[in-house]
Amino acid sequence: MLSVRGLKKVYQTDGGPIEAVRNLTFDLRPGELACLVGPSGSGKTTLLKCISGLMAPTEGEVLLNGVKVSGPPKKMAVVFQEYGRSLFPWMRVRENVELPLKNQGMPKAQRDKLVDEALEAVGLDHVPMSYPWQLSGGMQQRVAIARAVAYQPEVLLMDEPFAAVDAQTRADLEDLIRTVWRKLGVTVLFVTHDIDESVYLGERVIILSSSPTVIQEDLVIDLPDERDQLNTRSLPRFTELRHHVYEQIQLAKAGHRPAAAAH
Ligand SMILES: Nc1ncnc2c1ncn2[C@@H]1O[C@H](COP(=O)(O)OP(=O)(O)OP(=O)(O)O)[C@@H](O)[C@H]1O
Repeated sequence: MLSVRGLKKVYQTDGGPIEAVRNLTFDLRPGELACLVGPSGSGKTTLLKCISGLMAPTEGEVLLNGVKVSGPPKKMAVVFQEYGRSLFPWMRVRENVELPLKNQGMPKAQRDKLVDEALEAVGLDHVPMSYPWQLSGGMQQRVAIARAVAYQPEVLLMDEPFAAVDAQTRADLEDLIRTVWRKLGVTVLFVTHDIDESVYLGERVIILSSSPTVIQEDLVIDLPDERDQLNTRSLPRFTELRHHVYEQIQLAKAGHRPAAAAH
């Protein structure tokens, strides 16, 4: 479905070139939910920008269903951390969710149906006529998720989407993502700096090294598919996995690189 091949990104700056990402190769299966973690500055945002076609890689390529990404692909949606800046304050909740569908030229009856379903899926069907600024932070992020869901993407990229919400809301939103993911069968790449969140959410966690970035480890999360904030997080296996990811990130921070990528 999504294939990242030999991706390298060098930024040209006044102070000289900065090699942010050295060599990243991985594939996401259709319908997979993968989390991406790594130390601060390890190139997570750079990678997402290349995948979403907002920025061209220096070397390598991103393929979506075998087709090279060279601009924002139609079948992809992105949810960013800063929900406050991603919603239009002068548009009502419903209009915000509807906008990308309108831009596609979709007929009104079909738009209405998708918007209703998306708002219901995120538990916001009671506030369609509110403005974003009348809602709490967590609710605003739900609007951004509803907008992505209504768009019916094949791939959903999320860049630390819950970093700015409180812990309780965050837990609710994590469960919402798993529910929506299972219901829609969408392929999700979820960037987070929260180790517990990556293990709780993912079927797989891709751990990045520090910059210039390579893959430190690609880890299968062998927890039961039915996840629950209390029970899953209390499993001994959950603790083992979070320990493992934590250790790998500490190693990455200390400059350790996987043997195959040491050059
Ligand atoms: N526009 C740019 N120009 C020059 N260097 C950049 C630019 N954007 C990012 N970098 C550098 O590339 C590297 C990776 O940055 P990036 O923002 O992708 O990392 P990140 O993993 O998303 O970081 P964080 O977790 O702190 O958000 C860093 O060394 C950063 O300084």
